[in-house]
Amino acid sequence: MQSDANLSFIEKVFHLKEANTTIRREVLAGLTTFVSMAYILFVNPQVLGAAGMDKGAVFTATALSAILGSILMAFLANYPIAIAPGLGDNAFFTYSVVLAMGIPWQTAMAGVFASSILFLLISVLKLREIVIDSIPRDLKLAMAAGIGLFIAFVGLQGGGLVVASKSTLVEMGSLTVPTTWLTIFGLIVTGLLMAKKVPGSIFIGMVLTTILGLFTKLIPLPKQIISTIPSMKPTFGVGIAHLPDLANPQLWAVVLVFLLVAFFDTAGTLIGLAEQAGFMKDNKMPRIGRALMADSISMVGGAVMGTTPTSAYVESSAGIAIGGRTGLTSLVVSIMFALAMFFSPLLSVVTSNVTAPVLIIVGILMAQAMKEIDWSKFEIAMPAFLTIVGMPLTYNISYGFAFGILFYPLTMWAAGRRKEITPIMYILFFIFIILLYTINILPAK
Ligand SMILES: Nc1nc2[nH]cnc2c(=O)[nH]1
Repeated sequence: MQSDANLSFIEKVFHLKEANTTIRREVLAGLTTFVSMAYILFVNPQVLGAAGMDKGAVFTATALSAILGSILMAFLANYPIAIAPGLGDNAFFTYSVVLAMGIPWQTAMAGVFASSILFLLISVLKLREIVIDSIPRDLKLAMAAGIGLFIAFVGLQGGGLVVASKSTLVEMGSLTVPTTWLTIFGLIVTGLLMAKKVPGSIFIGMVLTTILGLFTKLIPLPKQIISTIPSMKPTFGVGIAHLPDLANPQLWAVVLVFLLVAFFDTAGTLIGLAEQAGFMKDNKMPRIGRALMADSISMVGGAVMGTTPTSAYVESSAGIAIGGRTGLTSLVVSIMFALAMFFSPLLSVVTSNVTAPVLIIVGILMAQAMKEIDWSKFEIAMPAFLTIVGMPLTYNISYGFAFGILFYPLTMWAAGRRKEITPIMYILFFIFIILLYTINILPAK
């Protein structure tokens, strides 16, 4: 009786029959997506820790924002798409905003909070279609691919494979450094698992690399495995408390870039996953507003708790590939994140050599967007190329955006395709000139 009632409740909420799926398949898909993305629990504290944030607090904020986002995605939009803090955003936060621009993490978090409110407004006010359609598809693809290269570059450095050089800026790291071999091991193992399409490859690769590190004593043993959930006190509400810092115009540029990354990453990923799952109708994604709302609400929650913007995760494609079609998949992901919150002591064993292969491989997944860019037209190829290489080579996602947005109207104009340039692209052209001034010229004065 009881289980029948549960069944009809699940059917009523998630419409499994209509989606031609079963509870068993959805649970399996949820577990697959979870193991594909569970690394973020350890990678996010590692990256944001480099910006000076408390790793334990970031761990909890990461889990809670993933739980919130994935539950909202399940119940608001009924999609098998999981949400968690994105690697693109956290890398931009730490390496570009905090370390390169010298902005304290507390102030940068105020920027994340402000952009999350703007994202929420765009989603609620139905401006989203106008915004999504305003940026040309080739540039959106280039943005995703550039973020992929940027993340991979961060991973190559963190893992010791690429180091600084006085004469050539970068060079290959020394193979005599023992910890670099952990990165190489992780990269080979994870790469082989990915190529064999093993579900949860990234997670398994991370576990095997950590075990090798523990055996070889390159990674110290953890004191315990399970513990109570770390407090969020060091990060909770800090972004809100620092909102007055936003008076600094340099931060407006940061807010805009967070907004662009968060919005276009999620919108692009949602559409890509919807195409994979066969959800698209007349080239549009049904309920995209609800899906964006799920992400923007969890982004607001994450910014309050102490983590960088959440994003619809590309790794959801693993669960979709094995048949996940409804929000039940996302609900399973959030339940798994809730259980994982008790494993925070493992934070100490997941070192930068363990996370480096993850960054490189997620970079590869994101760089796949490049294949759909129309390289045959120079007026497209130039802004797209500059967007892609601009991000890793300037070590800053916003410069990549700027190069693409500044060159696109110029080359399209010269190619006689000015009718295709949307008014918003002209507005962004001027905004990005101001942005370059505020993040590059102004600080140097
Ligand atoms: N779409 C997307 N998926 C991710 N998976 C891990 N990080 C990211 C990210 O930044 N964006």
